Amino acid sequence: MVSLMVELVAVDYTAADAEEQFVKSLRDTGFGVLRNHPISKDTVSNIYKHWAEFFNSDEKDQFLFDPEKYDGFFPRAMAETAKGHSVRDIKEYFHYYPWGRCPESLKAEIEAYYAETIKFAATLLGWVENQTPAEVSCLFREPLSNMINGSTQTLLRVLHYPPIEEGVDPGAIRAGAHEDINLLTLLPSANEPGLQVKAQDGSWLDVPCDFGNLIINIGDMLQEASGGYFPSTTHRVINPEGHDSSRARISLPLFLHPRPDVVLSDRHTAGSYLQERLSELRSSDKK
Ligand SMILES: O=C(O)CCC(=O)C(=O)O
Ligand SMILES: [Fe+2]
Repeated sequence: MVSLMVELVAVDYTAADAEEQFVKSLRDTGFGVLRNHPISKDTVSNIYKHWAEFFNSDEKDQFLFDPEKYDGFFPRAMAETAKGHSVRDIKEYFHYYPWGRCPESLKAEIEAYYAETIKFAATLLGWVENQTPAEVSCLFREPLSNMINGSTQTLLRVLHYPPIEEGVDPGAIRAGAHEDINLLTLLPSANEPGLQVKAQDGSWLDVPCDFGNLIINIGDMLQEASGGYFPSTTHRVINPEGHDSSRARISLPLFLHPRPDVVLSDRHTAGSYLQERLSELRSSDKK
């Protein structure tokens, strides 16, 4: 069967036409993959290593998430259930915000990564803005890169997918099919494969996962702000099989969130949109 989705190809960040190619990929697939970008591979691999140690220690239990502010450690038994799914994802994770809780020994490294990646994200938002046709960009109530200025909501999530154990619920998956709520997500390739994106014909496509790639995907807020021009695309993380099922997976999505007062559309500010989506997620969690 012919896939309707253009294949996902990594764009060289240093190429002369990188901006155009990258935004075209976002527009066509909801995803863009960059290579030769300025986010340091060594930093990412150190973060993976140090946080794998944290997830494999008991220290994590001292950082149980704050139920109001949602920073801190989310154990497996409390991990989210993707919208429309009935079984929890097989994962545990830590929500890092500069104002939130964080183990002292990991703080400097993650804080520096957070600041550096947000700065880079502003460049990418500028690219998106430059490549948006005037009839769509007139919908943006302020420049896209401005929307994240001074935001305290941007979330860095450190995800740990443990090895798949015998007897795991057959309906359970590392990350059930979902869309991200935010503006854009910046995700360095994980240490293991598994990320897939849904094509328009319903088939699942592997996202190129060479270590060092930076994967960027559109979230619902950019879809909302662009009147649907930029599609927020469904993605998931599948379970490894056979030998690989004994391998844990670590990933590090940065979810860019505008300031809550940013107007996304006639219907929504970023604040009202986030509250609506979080309350949906939290009420499905109480099932
Ligand atoms: O682990 C990954 O590669 C993706 C995670 C993801 O999609 C999410 O947490 O929203
Ligand atoms: Fe996601």
